[in-house]
Amino acid sequence: MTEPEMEAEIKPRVLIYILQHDVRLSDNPVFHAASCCSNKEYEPDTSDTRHREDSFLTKQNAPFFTHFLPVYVFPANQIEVSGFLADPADRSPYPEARSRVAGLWRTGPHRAKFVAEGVWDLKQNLEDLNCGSGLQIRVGRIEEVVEDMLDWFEGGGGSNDSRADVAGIWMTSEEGTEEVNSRQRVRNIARQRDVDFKVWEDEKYYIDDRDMPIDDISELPNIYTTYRKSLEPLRSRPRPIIPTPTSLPPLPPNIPPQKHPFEIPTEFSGLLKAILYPLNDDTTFGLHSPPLWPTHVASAHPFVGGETAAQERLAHLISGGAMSSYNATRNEMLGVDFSTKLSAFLAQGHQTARQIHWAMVDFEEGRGPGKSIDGYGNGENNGTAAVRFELLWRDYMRLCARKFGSRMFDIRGILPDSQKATNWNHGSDKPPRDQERWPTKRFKLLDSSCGMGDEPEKTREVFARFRSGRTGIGLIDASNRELFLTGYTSNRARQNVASFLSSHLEIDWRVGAEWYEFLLTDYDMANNWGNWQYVAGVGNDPRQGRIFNPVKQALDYDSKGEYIKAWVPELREVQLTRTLRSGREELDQQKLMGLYQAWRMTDDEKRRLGLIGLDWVERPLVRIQFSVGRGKGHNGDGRGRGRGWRGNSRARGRSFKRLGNEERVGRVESPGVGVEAAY
Ligand SMILES: Cc1cc2nc3c(=O)[nH]c(=O)nc-3n(C[C@H](O)[C@H](O)[C@H](O)COP(=O)(O)OP(=O)(O)OC[C@H]3O[C@@H](n4cnc5c(N)ncnc54)[C@H](O)[C@@H]3O)c2cc1C
Repeated sequence: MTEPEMEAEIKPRVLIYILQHDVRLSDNPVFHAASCCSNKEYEPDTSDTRHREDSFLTKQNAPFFTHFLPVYVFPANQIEVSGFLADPADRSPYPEARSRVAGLWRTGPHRAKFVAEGVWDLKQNLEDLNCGSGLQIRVGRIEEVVEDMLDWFEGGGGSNDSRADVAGIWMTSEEGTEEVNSRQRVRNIARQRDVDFKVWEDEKYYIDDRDMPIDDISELPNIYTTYRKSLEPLRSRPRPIIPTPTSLPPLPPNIPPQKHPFEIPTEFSGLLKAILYPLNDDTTFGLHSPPLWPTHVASAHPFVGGETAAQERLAHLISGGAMSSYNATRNEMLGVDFSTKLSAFLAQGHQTARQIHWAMVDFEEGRGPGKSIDGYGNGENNGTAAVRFELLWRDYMRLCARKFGSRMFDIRGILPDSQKATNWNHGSDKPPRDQERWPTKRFKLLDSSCGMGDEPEKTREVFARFRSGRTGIGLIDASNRELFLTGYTSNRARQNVASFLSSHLEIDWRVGAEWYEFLLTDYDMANNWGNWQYVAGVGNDPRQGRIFNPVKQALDYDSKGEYIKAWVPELREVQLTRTLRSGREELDQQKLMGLYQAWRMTDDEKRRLGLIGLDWVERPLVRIQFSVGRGKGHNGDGRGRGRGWRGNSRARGRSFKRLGNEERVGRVESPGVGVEAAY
């Protein structure tokens, strides 16, 4: 028996694993390492080349431990934890978990529930291993939880029998500035206490950090396409997945309790109640007219959180054919299967991108489910290739967060003004000449004037109408109502909404990002802030200045108005077809335009539908001049052939170019597209 082993006969040696966005047992290097290091009979399996054995500590250099303590902490700065107070009369020692600019809750009800479900799912999966493992749930700040645990184990919580040595603390690396700071504080605590500390690579991404084509993050190209091209063919890139542990070292015999004044419920229903309690206090979230659930419409994201649900969803996508048809359906907006809906699982680390990749490989190579689906066994298809393309976007946004740090949250965007024109990566990705001197955009602020004659009070009013889904632009309102009610809205809709807030309304894009942070089930720091910057024209979009025209976009992607009618029920009775003398039915373009912007309806129609007097009908935030006719615009993406684009260039002295789905402002001084601001 070695010396530490003899000591452990007397005192347990505990390895603490702090979980954040890595809440899964499968394909998790940390659980895998804990399982291997403690298994005396363990021999690496080299026969299956899809399984990797190079990411965990060998027994030789792992700290010796007898007990393994996985801990999930609900971080008090990101999720409101006052619902966990043991005595509701007590006060939480933490400030409310609200956003910096707009003061919104940072985590709303959709994600709070999803996160709680995921944590509980992992707890059950660990307990089901029947080896004495489990998951401890805590609330507070991670570093405080760690420090309390170290104190408690050292002092045995007042009893000699409960004392234990902490053999090490393990965490997974994260990119968020808050997470980086918190990790640094834990590292310092570990150093002061002479406790082993290890940060594991976050392996939930498509391409492993160790296989990146750059040595230093400063070399990351500022343009996604450049990055992608350096990695093609994408299908050959992901590493094999890591085996799922079947056994883990047990939890320590005595575990430090949650620190006062909080208490952790022992049942899932209690956990859910605690996490939702403060959010349920005002379910209007400060809106005078919050969106209400329309009848006969279902959420596009009806999923519960957790690794179990994530694997079921993935299996469904493969066996039902949605993965293979993804490229054709990904721009749709209604229904559950038009896109994968895997983003929320990925964000919480319930699933890894390479698990998705390898499930697609099985299909492509004719293994496992999906036999009846076209393309089974025929290699990569358009759908699976497009999913890989998108998963790499996700990797890329995360790397941008690493490269740009806190600039992700800067109103001016990630690139300093001085670099906007020059910092682009070489070669064909250079921005076109006419954009080389792109000026800094100005945005209206909620709390002060931005110096362009704006009034903050008005801006706040406009922002409230935006959030309520009452702007008067059908596509934008449908999306914001859907988001409010379900926690999800499609990528197409998100692009339009972000462009609308930042370019049509010219409002500080960060409050939009905070609005999304509050509501999105799939919120992910890098993806959210990176995409908002990109669309707002302050990020790394090589074609800066793109502005989405939400009327044209509706025409292209909601041509029968089904999405708008689903989420804006006031417009359901708009009759879009008329019968010709020949008996043939034809889409009434005038009515369609009224659906896309209700102000364009005739007074008779408004009266018939009971819309007279509604702010978003009578006083839309903007009026977009757009008509359907026999125009001579380019046919950028094969859609919208023959539609004329008439920018109301006189409204603000602008001229427009058509660019497929988006319009770029011809001149840079005044962003906007054929828009009359009506506020
Ligand atoms: C303004 C704005 C905010 C966004 N905020 C988030 C966010 O907080 N969290 C988030 O995960 N995604 C975000 N996205 C990206 C994208 O909209 C979602 O990932 C996608 O809609 C999720 O649905 P899905 O899983 O069905 O995606 P699919 O279309 O099925 O795509 C497959 C996966 O690829 C990744 N992906 C797809 N599109 C993008 C993209 N544009 N950027 C990065 N990754 C992508 C996602 O992980 C997604 O799950 C945002 C996009 C915009 C325009």
